[in-house]
Amino acid sequence: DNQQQVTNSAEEKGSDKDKDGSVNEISSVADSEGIESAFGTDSNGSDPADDALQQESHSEALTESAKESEPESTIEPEPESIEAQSAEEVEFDKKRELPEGFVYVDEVLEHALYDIRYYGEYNFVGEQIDGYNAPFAILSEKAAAALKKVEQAMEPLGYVLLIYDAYRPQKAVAHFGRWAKDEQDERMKEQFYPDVDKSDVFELGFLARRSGHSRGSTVDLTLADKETGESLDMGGPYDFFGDISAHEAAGLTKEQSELRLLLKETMVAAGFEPYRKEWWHYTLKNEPYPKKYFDFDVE
Ligand SMILES: C[C@@H](N)C(=O)N[C@H](C)C(=O)O
Ligand SMILES: [Zn+2]
Repeated sequence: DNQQQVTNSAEEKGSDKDKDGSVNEISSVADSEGIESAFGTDSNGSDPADDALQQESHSEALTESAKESEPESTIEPEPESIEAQSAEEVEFDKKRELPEGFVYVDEVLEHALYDIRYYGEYNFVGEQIDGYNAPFAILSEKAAAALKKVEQAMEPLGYVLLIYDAYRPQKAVAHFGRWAKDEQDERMKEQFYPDVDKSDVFELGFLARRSGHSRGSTVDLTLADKETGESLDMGGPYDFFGDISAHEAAGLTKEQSELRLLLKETMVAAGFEPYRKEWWHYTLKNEPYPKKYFDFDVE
């Protein structure tokens, strides 16, 4: 299984098959999307806050100018049927022996809730995403241990962590890439990207062609009320591709800003780095696999 990992080294270019014969997704994506020329060959290798941050610098101007002409966005409320579940409520057997250094998050965190959006259909694509065969959150042991500190810090406040995504197989990233190219498919536009053209989501930094999530130490999360399990109001829904998702977005209430800040400061204190454009996205600074992009399935 470990052989399914996709590395970012020279060997990546030499063969498009791993030792067990599984297709090396990143090579195929790189070939078709021109990743190498767009992002280099992971030149520094230590991009702690992932590749979206790299994209951010060159897409900054675009975002800023887009702001002025954008119509006011009407953000669709999330459907009430979306309910986070505790690990005990998830009726799924874990089949996989994870690659060394990875853990199921529910085996480390005690009280977290899970709403693994890419396993279900309520996400910006509108269908189950490749590689998500079960609604589990998987992380590197190091990232999970850091997240436990966040859980512990939130407990006295009456909050629990609600996890939307953690480790993301490279084949899922490739699925996002295919979706972005399919101009006809705008199933979820109203809910997730009403004000942007889906073909721009990579350039705008809302999606990364080589996502930190595939390195296993990036997590998308929010806070929920410990008693009710309801997610707290962060002033914008998860995976909304628009300006309101930036940490310091204009128009947030005092409470929303404070909650974003609480999550950010607690995550940073535990060793994570925030991503300016998405209040929910955090990467462990000292991540254990800064150059590896894995492709084993979530199951
Ligand atoms: C799609 C969103 N949840 C996300 O994780 N975006 C970042 C930029 C990524 O794709 O790594
Ligand atoms: Zn993310």
